[in-house]
Amino acid sequence: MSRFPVENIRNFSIVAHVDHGKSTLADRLLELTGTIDKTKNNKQVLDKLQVERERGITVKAQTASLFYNCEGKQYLLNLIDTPGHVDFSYEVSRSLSACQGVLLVVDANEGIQAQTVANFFLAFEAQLSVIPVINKIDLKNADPERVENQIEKVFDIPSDECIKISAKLGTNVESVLQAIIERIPPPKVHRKNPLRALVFDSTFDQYRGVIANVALFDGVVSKGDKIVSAHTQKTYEVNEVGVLNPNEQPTHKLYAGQVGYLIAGMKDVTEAQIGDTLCLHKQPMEPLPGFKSAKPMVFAGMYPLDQSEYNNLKSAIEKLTLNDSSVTVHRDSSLALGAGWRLGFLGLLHMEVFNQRLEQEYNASVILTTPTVPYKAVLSSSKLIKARRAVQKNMIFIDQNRVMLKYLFPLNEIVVDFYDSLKSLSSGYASFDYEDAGYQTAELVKMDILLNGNTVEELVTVVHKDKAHSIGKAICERLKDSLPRQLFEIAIQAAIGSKIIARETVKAYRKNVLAKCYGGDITRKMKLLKRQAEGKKKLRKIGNVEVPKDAFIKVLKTQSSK
Ligand SMILES: Nc1nc2c(ncn2[C@@H]2O[C@H](COP(=O)(O)OP(=O)(O)OP(=O)(O)O)[C@@H](O)[C@H]2O)c(=O)[nH]1
Repeated sequence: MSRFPVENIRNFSIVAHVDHGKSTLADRLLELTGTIDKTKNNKQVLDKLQVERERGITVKAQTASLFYNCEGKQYLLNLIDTPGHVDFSYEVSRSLSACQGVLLVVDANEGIQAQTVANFFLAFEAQLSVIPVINKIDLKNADPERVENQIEKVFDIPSDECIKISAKLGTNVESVLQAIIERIPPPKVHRKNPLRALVFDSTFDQYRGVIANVALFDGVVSKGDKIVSAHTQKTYEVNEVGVLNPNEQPTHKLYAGQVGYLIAGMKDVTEAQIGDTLCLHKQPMEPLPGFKSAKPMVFAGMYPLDQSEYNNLKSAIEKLTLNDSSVTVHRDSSLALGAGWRLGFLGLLHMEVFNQRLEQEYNASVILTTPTVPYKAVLSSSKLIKARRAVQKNMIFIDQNRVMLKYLFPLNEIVVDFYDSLKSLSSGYASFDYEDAGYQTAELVKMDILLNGNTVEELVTVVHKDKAHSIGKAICERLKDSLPRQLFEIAIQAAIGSKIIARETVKAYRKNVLAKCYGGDITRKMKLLKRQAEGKKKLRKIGNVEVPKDAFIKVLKTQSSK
C-alpha cells in the first residue's frame, strides 16, 4: 500500500435516488479497473446481502478499492456504493465522512428526484466535490439535455460538467474514471502524525470477531500494532489489516488517506462502535468527530416465537445492530408474548429489511408487533390533544413539468401507506422524502381493547380520534375470528376511556349435555340444562378469558401488514 502516495488516492461515493443505477455503475467501474472479470453475470456485485439481491435494492453501503493506471501513474480509488431509499439515508451520511467527492447519478429519463436533492445537500454540506453523472442515456425516452438543465437550475452546477453515460451498456464510463482523478481532490491527511482511524462501519464474523471498516486520517497501522479505542479505552493487538477488493485482501499496512478493514480480536459487539476512533496505544490522540446518532421514526416490539430462543435472538439482534447502527434497542416485555425488545427504525422498509435480515442471516423467527411512532402525551382528565393537518411550507418549480412541494405532516399519516398512495395517484411520477420536524400537538386518543372487561395490554394503541372507530372495529373483528369459543360468552370491546366504540361477541361453546339423554323425560332434561347454565354463570363470573398466543400473533401480524 506504500506505492500509493496521498496525491494518488481518491475516496468517493456513489449517491443517487433509488434505482437510478448506482450499483450498475459500480459494476462497470469494478470491471474497467480489472477488479472483477468482465462477464454477463456482473449484476450489482456490491449488493452482497441476500435481502439486497431478492429486493433488488441496496440497503448497506459497501466499500471497494480499485487500482487504476492513468498517464503512467497508479491510482488507488476507494469506492463506497450507498443505498438510495430514504430509509437508509443514514448509511449515506456516514459513508460520506470517508470521502472527498461523490458521483451524483441521475436517471436520464426520470430526472432529479427527492433523494437526488437530499443526497446532493448531504454532499454539499460535507464540502465534497460533486460530479453529476446522467445515466441510462440508452433509454428510448432519455432526455439528458433536460436533466442537465435541471441540474444547473437546482444545484447550480454548469451543465458542461455533467457526464452522460449508460452504465448498463458501459457507454462513456471511462470518462467517469477520468473525472474522479481530475475533479476529486486527494484526502487531506498526515502520514507523519500518530495514527487516527475512523470506524465508519463494522460487521461481525463468527470466527474472527468484529471486522471494522476504517478510514485513516493520520498515521499508519500495521499488523501487530497495539491500538486503543477512544470510545471504550480498551487495547487490542491488530491481527489483520487489508483492503476490500471487493472481497477482503490482507495487506501489511494501511496508510493515512486509505480506506480498508481492520481485525483486532474484538469479540464483543459492543466493542467496535461506529464513529469510534482507533489510535496507537502509546500515542493516544484526540478522537475524530463521530457521527450524529440516527433518529428512529417507527417503533415496534420484537419477541422470539418461542421464549427458549430468547438468548439466541438477543445475540442475533446485537450482531445485526452492529452492522446497522441506526436501529435502537430497548428491553421490553409483554404478558402474552413474553420477554422481548422495543426497536426503533428509520422507516417501514427499514423495519422489514431488518426483520428479513434476522431471518436470513441469523435464522431467527420473531413476532413483530404493530409499528407505531413516538408520541409525547400530556395527560389531562379529557386526554385530549389538539389536532393539526398537513401544512404547506414551500413550493419550488424545478422545470416546466416538475414541482417540489414541502409540507408539514403528522408522521403517523405518512409512515404506513402514504408513499404507496402518492405513487399510484401520480402514476409513479411523484417521489417523496421526509425529515423530522419535531413534535406537534394532535387530537390523539389511547384506545384499549377489552376482553370481558379486562384490558389487553399488548393491543393498546394510540390513534387519531377520527380513525378510532374504524381501527377499533377492525381489531375486534379480527380478534373474534382468532379466539376459540369457550364455555362462556366473550365480549370483545374497543374503548376510549370508559366509552365503548366497537364490540364483537364470541358465542359460548354450548356443550350438548342432552347427548346421552334418550327418551322424553322432560324434567331430567330441564335439570341438566339448568345445571349447565349455572356452570356457565360461574365461569363467566370468574371468567378470565384464555387467549391463545397465536390469536395475538394473528391480530398483530394483520395489523402490521395493514
Ligand atoms: N436501460 C438502462 N438501465 C439501467 C442503466 N443503469 C442501470 N439500469 C437499470 O436500472 C435498474 C436499477 O439499477 P441499480 O444499479 O440497481 O440502481 P441503484 O441506484 O443501485 O438502486 P438502489 O441500490 O436500490 O438504490 C436495474 O434494473 C438496472 O439494470 C442504464 O444505463 N440503462
